[in-house]
Parts: sequence; structure tokens; C-alpha cells
Amino acid sequence: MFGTLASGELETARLRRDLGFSCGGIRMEGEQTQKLVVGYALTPKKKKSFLQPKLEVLARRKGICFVPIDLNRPLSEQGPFDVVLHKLLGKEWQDVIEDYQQKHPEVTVLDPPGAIQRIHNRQSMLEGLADLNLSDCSGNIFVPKQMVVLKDSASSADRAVEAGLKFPLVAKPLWIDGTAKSHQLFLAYDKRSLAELDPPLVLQEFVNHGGVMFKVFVVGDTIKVVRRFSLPNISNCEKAKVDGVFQFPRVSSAAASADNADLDPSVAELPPKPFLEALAKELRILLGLRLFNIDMIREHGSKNVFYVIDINYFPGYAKMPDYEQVFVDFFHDMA
Ligand SMILES: O=P(O)(O)O[C@@H]1[C@@H](OP(=O)(O)O)[C@H](OP(=O)(O)O)[C@H](O)[C@H](OP(=O)(O)O)[C@H]1OP(=O)(O)O
Ligand SMILES: Nc1ncnc2c1ncn2[C@@H]1O[C@H](COP(=O)(O)OP(=O)(O)O)[C@@H](O)[C@H]1O
Ligand SMILES: [Mg+2]
Ligand SMILES: [Mg+2]
Repeated sequence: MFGTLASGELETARLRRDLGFSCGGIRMEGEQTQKLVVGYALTPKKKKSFLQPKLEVLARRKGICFVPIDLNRPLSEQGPFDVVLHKLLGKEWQDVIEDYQQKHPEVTVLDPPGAIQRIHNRQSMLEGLADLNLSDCSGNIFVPKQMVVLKDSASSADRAVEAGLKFPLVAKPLWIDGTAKSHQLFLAYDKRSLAELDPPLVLQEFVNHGGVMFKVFVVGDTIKVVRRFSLPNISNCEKAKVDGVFQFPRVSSAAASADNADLDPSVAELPPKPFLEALAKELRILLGLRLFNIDMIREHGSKNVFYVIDINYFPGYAKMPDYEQVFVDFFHDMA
């Protein structure tokens, strides 16, 4: 369970474990002997939303404790950890965590920085998805047709038409870097309006989906799906009449839950469970990640034609029903 620390700290940690101390001090009634130490490196915002008292209490009862990682001290001198949970940006942190994983292969790092990096780019994020083998399932998965614009949006207009992309197009910043700007999306109705956009970005076909999207949360082998309000359909009449480029509000993370709304069943019906399970399993392998969510939409008018439009690493799990118990079980299975 413990890392390779050769210092007195390691001995102390072993003693504490063997004597039944939990990370925060003396063991309380009903608590199990310490089984798993989860070191975490999270932004204050993430810590507040994820590490809620209920999660800590439930975890502690199972012998799982959360210890903050001090970013001002070498990681190898901290711990020992069984699991490292992290969501921080920047190359410096990526190097720290990669170096640590190399020196401590016995520690489970959630998740590998290289795999996280892949979904920080909206092009590589969706690569390989359309080829997933879900043939036995009751649904079909696609990604909207898209192309990357690295520079010169004006000349991209011809390339978009050549590539067969149909307007309106959703323009999304190529890189997701935790800033609000990387979630600032635009809808471009015509070729001319593309010149107004700031590359690097991806241009993606807008898919009518009835104004409801599905957020599929994945925590290891567990999945949970919720509904959120999304952008309404765009009619052919609107497509013919409107031109220009429009910024749209941050619909996804800010949108209200649509779980209890009175919605058209053909729009609101959840994707079939076996289909979601198979998709999540394939994605875990393809992406090499255990903690992520998928934004998925059902093509309007279809029964089970789905598009994946976004994948997020370690998203806002507090919005996932029963997330505390799901995480306790997830960590417990690792112990
Ligand atoms: O802030 P939250 O709790 O809404 O979570 C954000 C996510 O919202 P969601 O859980 O999918 O509704 C959000 O998902 P969307 O991109 O909005 O679909 C992102 O995962 C965001 O992280 P980042 O800015 O992409 O690094 C997430 O932001 P961080 O909390 O990780 O900074
Ligand atoms: N191709 C698309 N067709 C229809 N709606 C889309 C498409 N792409 C994005 N959207 C809408 O915009 C929202 C935000 O886009 P998304 O790719 O999830 O970016 P973010 O990472 O900022 O959440 C989605 O939740 C959905 O409501
Ligand atoms: Mg999204
Ligand atoms: Mg996103």
C-alpha cells in the first residue's frame, strides 16, 4: 500500500496505519482502519465542489482519507499516497506528475496527464469515436463533421465548403485550458461570417437535437446520465434567413437540469443503458481515462442516433446524483 519512501515519514505513516489512525487523527467509532490515502491536487473551486463534507465522512467510514498535496514541496516527499487525484493546468504540473508516476509506479494516478492532454484539444478529443465497435447495441454513435482552423479564418470558408460542412457551424476554441474563453462558442450561419472568428478553433456542424442534451458521467466502471437543456433546433427557414455570427451562452455547465421538466418523450428519453455502458467501456479504453463525462445529443427525429460533442476530464461531479457514494465505492474497490 505504501510508496517507496525510505524516510522516517514512511515509518510514521505505517505506524499510524497499523495503529488504526485515520489521516485526520484518532480513529472515530464506526470508522475502519485506514485503507487508502488519496492525495489530491485540485483548484480551490474544484476542492470546494468535489470534496464536500458528506464525501469525506462516507469515505472515512470506509478507511479512505483525502490529503491535500502541497504544491510548494516535492511530491515524492509527500504521502505516502495510494492514489493521486488531480486536475491542474500547465506543463509544469504535467511534468511533476509524470515524473512522480515513473518513480512511483505503485501509486494510481487519476488520470495519466498524457491522456488528459488529449481531451484538452477539441479535435483529438473526438478522434476514434466513430470507429468504436458498438454494433451489438441499440444505438449508433457519431461525431459531428468538423474541421480545424489554425489560422486565417477567411480562407477557411472555402475549405469548409470543400470539406462538405453544412451551415450553420458551431465554432469552438481548439484548446480547452480552463479559461472561460475556451468555452466561448459561436454559431456561424454563413461563409462570410467565418472571417470574424479567432483561430485556432474547430468548426463543427450544428446538429438539431430538440434542445436537450445528455451528460454521461463516468467514474471507473460506473456511469450516470443526466439531462440538461441545450440549444434549440434551427429551422430551415432560420438557416435561409439568418446570416452572421452569434456568440451563444455557456449552455453546458450552466444549464439547468432538464431531468424533471415536462418534455417531449422522443427528445427526453434517455439513451439505452446497454448502449451507454458499452460506449463508456470503449471510451475508457480509447481515452485511457477513468474520470470523465461525455456531452451527447440525439439527432432530432431519430430514435437512437447519437452524437458525442464534448468530453470533459474530471467534470463537476457534484452535479451527478449520489456522487459521494459512487466515489467511495470507486476508491474502496481500489483499496
Ligand atoms: O465547474 P463545473 O462544476 O461546472 O465543471 C465544469 C464542467 O461542467 P459539467 O460538470 O460538465 O457540467 C465543464 O463541462 P462542459 O465543458 O461545460 O461541458 C468542464 O469540464 C469544466 O472543466 P474545463 O473548464 O473544461 O477544464 C468543469 O470546470 P471545473 O470545475 O473542472 O473547473
Ligand atoms: N455540434 C453541435 N450541435 C448542436 N449543439 C451543440 C454542438 N456543439 C455544441 N453544442 C451545444 O453547445 C454546448 C457547449 O458545447 P461543448 O462542445 O459541450 O463545449 P463546452 O466544452 O464549452 O461545454 C453543448 O452542450 C450543446 O448545448
Ligand atoms: Mg460541454
Ligand atoms: Mg467541455
